[in-house]
Amino acid sequence: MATQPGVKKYDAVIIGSGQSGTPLASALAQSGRTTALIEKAHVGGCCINEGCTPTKTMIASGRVAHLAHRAAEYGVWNVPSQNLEKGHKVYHSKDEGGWEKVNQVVDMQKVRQRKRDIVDSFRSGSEGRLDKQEGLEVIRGDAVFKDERTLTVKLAEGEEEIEVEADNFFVNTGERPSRPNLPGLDSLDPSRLLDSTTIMELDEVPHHLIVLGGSYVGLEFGQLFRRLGSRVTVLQRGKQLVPHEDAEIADALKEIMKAEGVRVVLNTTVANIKPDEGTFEHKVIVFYPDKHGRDVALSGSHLLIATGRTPNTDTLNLEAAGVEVDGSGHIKVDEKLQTNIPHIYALGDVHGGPAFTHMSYDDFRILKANIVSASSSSPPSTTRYRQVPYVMYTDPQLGHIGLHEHEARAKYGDASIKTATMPMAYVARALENDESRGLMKAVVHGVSGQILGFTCLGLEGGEIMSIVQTAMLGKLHYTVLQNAIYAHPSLAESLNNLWGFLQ
Ligand SMILES: Cc1cc2nc3c(=O)[nH]c(=O)nc-3n(C[C@H](O)[C@H](O)[C@H](O)COP(=O)(O)OP(=O)(O)OC[C@H]3O[C@@H](n4cnc5c(N)ncnc54)[C@H](O)[C@@H]3O)c2cc1C
Ligand SMILES: NC(=O)c1ccc[n+]([C@@H]2O[C@H](COP(=O)([O-])OP(=O)(O)OC[C@H]3O[C@@H](n4cnc5c(N)ncnc54)[C@H](O)[C@@H]3O)[C@@H](O)[C@H]2O)c1
Repeated sequence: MATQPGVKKYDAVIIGSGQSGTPLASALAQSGRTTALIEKAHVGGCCINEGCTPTKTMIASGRVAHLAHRAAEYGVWNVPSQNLEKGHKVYHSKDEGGWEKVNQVVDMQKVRQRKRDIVDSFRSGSEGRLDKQEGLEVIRGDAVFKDERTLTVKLAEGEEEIEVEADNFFVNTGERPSRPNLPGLDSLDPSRLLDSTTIMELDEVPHHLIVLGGSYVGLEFGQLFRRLGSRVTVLQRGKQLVPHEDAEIADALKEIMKAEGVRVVLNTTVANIKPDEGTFEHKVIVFYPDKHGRDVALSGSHLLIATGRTPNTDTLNLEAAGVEVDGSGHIKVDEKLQTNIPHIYALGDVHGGPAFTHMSYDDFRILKANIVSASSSSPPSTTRYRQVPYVMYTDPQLGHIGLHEHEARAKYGDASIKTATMPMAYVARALENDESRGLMKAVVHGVSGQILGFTCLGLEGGEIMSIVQTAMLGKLHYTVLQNAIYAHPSLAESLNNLWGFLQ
């Protein structure tokens, strides 16, 4: 039923249907509070619609393309490549023995449709659950604070505006791709200037994708489109890819990218961007000085901006509510996610810090514990000491938990820190799969034996990281993993051997 004009009053209002706001809305409604969830675009927010779900779906297509390319190495496929440009063209046929002969297949429209179907199914599942929730109204519209107790919502359908009042507000409005202030960016043909959302709607494989930014978005998409057949150049501002990682991990990742044909240029400061009036394929020229200070003009067909994300706070009129933001526009919160206005909370990416779905979901856990299931006998739930695992879904994955080596050294001093690194080429299961690129690295407190941090750039690196994360949750001494019995030949059994390299 369409929302009617007028003033509406609720116990709780959630702005933004992100990874914490959506389950929180249901939990608040289930607790008997009259609740509204206001969403201006799609239910489920970034993760389902433009983030994790669509990217990982498309990355699965890239992995199949990659393995199909490598099929002959496993003695499985016959890939006649004459007259076909590697990575681009397609045909299927049956040979006389009934076996299918396959040349590399990339049908971008099919890749995109598969992505759209999965997003649709996740989104409609989420919408269906919300619709069934008693006591919860989903309002489709764009919310702006009028004062600290009132929102104005411009409804998505029609020209109507309504006012919404509530005892508590929960801001879960997330972030959007940021756009660096680079001369010439606005002069590009909009269809050639991509961000993490628009790149997933392409209906053809870019001829030459130039990627600005060498972290999560840049590398997940850079590798994906290389595997789908694009020429790819990643221009990274800093001295290494993934700036927050230890240098040997970043270096290994760079070598993996290069081995797949992704060109990586570090220490790049883009000076200027221009449309290329040349051939059909080349529509973008990026100018930057090389390491000798000479001007380089790089021509590509598309430019992907992957230089970070900006919080969706600038259109909320937070000043009217008196809510404070930091210098980057993120809402300031305390460890219970309360803003400086006590009845207004902020959840997920919008308050800054590690921007991951699971961290946003953990914000839901905190607020549910403190507001919905609050008990005077248990201490409040907070963001303090919580673990921050993450996985970058390059292939191989980069999974990480805890402190990086430089962080551990800064916190505990050099004398207390031991590290162990082991190449994935020492892992039997990875060798059996012929996917032994990368390495794992642990950081340990030398006196207590506690595991402080762990990174795995390797086959199923995210899953291996999660095993170590669980050990860290239980505060296990590293020798417990060293002496554990893991099934052979699993990737997990590499955790018997890693600690032998501690020094
Ligand atoms: C390409 C990409 C891939 C990613 N992959 C991963 C991954 O693999 N793993 C991972 O953990 N994280 C990943 N992330 C990050 C993850 O998507 C985000 O951290 C997560 O979605 C944050 O959720 P959130 O709860 O902060 O809000 P969001 O999911 O960002 O939702 C915010 C919602 O608020 C709505 N909104 C904004 N302003 C208003 C307003 N004024 N009125 C009404 N509604 C409003 C928006 O429309 C949106 O629906 C990825 C991100 C991107 C961009
Ligand atoms: N697998 C995942 O969990 C996943 C995947 C995608 C995105 N995300 C989330 O989305 C966020 C945004 O990702 P992102 O990769 O866009 O941002 P990011 O902030 O993680 O990285 C931006 C990169 O761009 C570089 N950069 C910035 N300005 C530049 C410039 N002018 N020229 C060249 N390089 C420049 C930075 O040095 C950095 O390496 C991530 O931080 C992450 O929280 C997560």
